[in-house]
Amino acid sequence: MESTKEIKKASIHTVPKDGSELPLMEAFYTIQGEGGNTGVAAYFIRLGGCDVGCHWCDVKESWDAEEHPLTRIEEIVQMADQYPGKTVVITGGEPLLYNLSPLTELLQERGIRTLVETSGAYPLSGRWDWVCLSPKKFKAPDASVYPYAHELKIIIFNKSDFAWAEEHASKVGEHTKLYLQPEWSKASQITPLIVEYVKNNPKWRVSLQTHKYMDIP
Ligand SMILES: C[S@@+](CC[C@H](N)C(=O)[O-])C[C@H]1O[C@@H](n2cnc3c(N)ncnc32)[C@H](O)[C@@H]1O
Ligand SMILES: Nc1nc2[nH]cc(C(=O)O)c2c(=O)[nH]1
Ligand code: SF4
Ligand SMILES: [Mg+2]
Repeated sequence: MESTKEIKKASIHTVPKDGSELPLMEAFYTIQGEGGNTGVAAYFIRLGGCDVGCHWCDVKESWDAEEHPLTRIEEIVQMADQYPGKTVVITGGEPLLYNLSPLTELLQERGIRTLVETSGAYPLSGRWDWVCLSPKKFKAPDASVYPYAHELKIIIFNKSDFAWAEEHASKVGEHTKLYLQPEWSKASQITPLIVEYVKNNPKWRVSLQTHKYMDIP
């Protein structure tokens, strides 16, 4: 990708508030591996910058926005539109650090579906076909985000996280799909606990990081 080779440093403080340029860590066409859209072909747009600080985060390289070049949204949309999937997943880092309205409007104008992966730590911007809210203990979601969640995806790291998951389930709408996903490094111990929990509490579904099992990005 030409743009990421530019030596143009971004910082959270210099990312334009109008959403015309965003710090882009990487973009790749793959299969959505997790949650309610598992199995769907999608172009992933990974934005740099996150201050939530999950100790088990699987993309810590994304955290420092300054390491990722500011990229014009027209360029991002043009790259996404080259693929037949016509679905993008905007992730990070924490995408809601930025004004995502212009990017998502441009994508939808081109007939591309917009999905977001977020901790909800900041209020929602953008036009979304699907919002995956994955709350974190390290920085709680902004209360305004819960009503927009099509999907609540809780990462289970230890047994106490089931009760914590129920607290968040009580805050989303009745149509929000509920998922429990094992933290990757503990998946072999935690997955059997999730299986038993879902059998006993069937409003929940199991979500696995299937891309990691398939060894794809
Ligand atoms: C890397 S995060 C980026 C988006 C946003 N910051 C968030 O946390 O939702 C993308 C998804 O991966 C999940 N995730 C991150 N690290 C994980 C891990 N070690 N095991 C399982 N899921 C993980 C997050 O909960 C989130 O649903
Ligand atoms: N295939 C694939 N599916 C994903 N779903 C959420 C991801 C993310 O890092 O946000 C992710 C990812 O990194 N790869
Ligand atoms: S909020 Fe998301 S990107 Fe940020 S540290 Fe947690 S899992 Fe990683
Ligand atoms: Mg990932």
